[in-house]
Amino acid sequence: VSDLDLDKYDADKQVKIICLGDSAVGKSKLMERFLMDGYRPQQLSTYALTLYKYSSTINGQTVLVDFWDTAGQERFRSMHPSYYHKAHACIMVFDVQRKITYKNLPIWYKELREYRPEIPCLVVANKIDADTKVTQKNFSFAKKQGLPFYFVSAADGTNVVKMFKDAVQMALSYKRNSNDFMDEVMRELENFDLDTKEESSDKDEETQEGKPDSA
Ligand SMILES: Nc1nc2c(ncn2[C@@H]2O[C@H](COP(=O)(O)OP(=O)(O)OP(=O)(O)O)[C@@H](O)[C@H]2O)c(=O)[nH]1
Ligand SMILES: [Mg+2]
Repeated sequence: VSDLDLDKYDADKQVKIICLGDSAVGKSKLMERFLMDGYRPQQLSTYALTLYKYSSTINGQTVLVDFWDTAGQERFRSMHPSYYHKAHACIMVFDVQRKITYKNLPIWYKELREYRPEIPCLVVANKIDADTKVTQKNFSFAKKQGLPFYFVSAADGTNVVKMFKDAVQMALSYKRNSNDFMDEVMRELENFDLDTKEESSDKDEETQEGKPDSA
């Protein structure tokens, strides 16, 4: 087993981060900007999901991140539960040029909280390169919900690295402090309990069956 494989099984240092939001807000372009430091303006809408593996060294420790670049199109709705499953942080993106994508944030946020009530969520206003005055506008959703907020541009790279690095940090600290791991242990114990009960009831049956013979 290679070192990298070993790291993979160190539960503390692997996190899943999902990128959500309406179609064409720039989720894929942001991922490409961060991971490849590139930007191609043409649009190819994400089909279902694109998974990116990213690793980084923080304080001498390797951190492995699964980035889930999800599909914003309505027709992939049924996939949403799998996006949320076991995610450690969420990057929620809207497009400053299309107000409807901002208005839809509460819908995304509500759904996120149904599946993941506690994970950190970053609210991201993308495409600020298209309108320099937009950063003076008041997008109060994040503030109201008490969520961190970023103005970014996938096209020129403004704030993209900072936002993703913060997301990784938040995911890691969530994982360290959350009760997810204990929840899993408790579930295992509950199952174990059931198994032993079944076994003992089996034994009861055996002894009952045995009684007529011995009588
Ligand atoms: N001006 C500008 N355009 C952007 C920026 N980011 C993305 N775009 C444009 O927005 C369009 C959609 O970007 P995508 O990254 O494909 O959008 P998406 O959110 O992944 O969409 P789905 O995969 O359908 O959910 C592309 O044509 C990009 O050129 C940006 O920072 N500035
Ligand atoms: Mg996409």
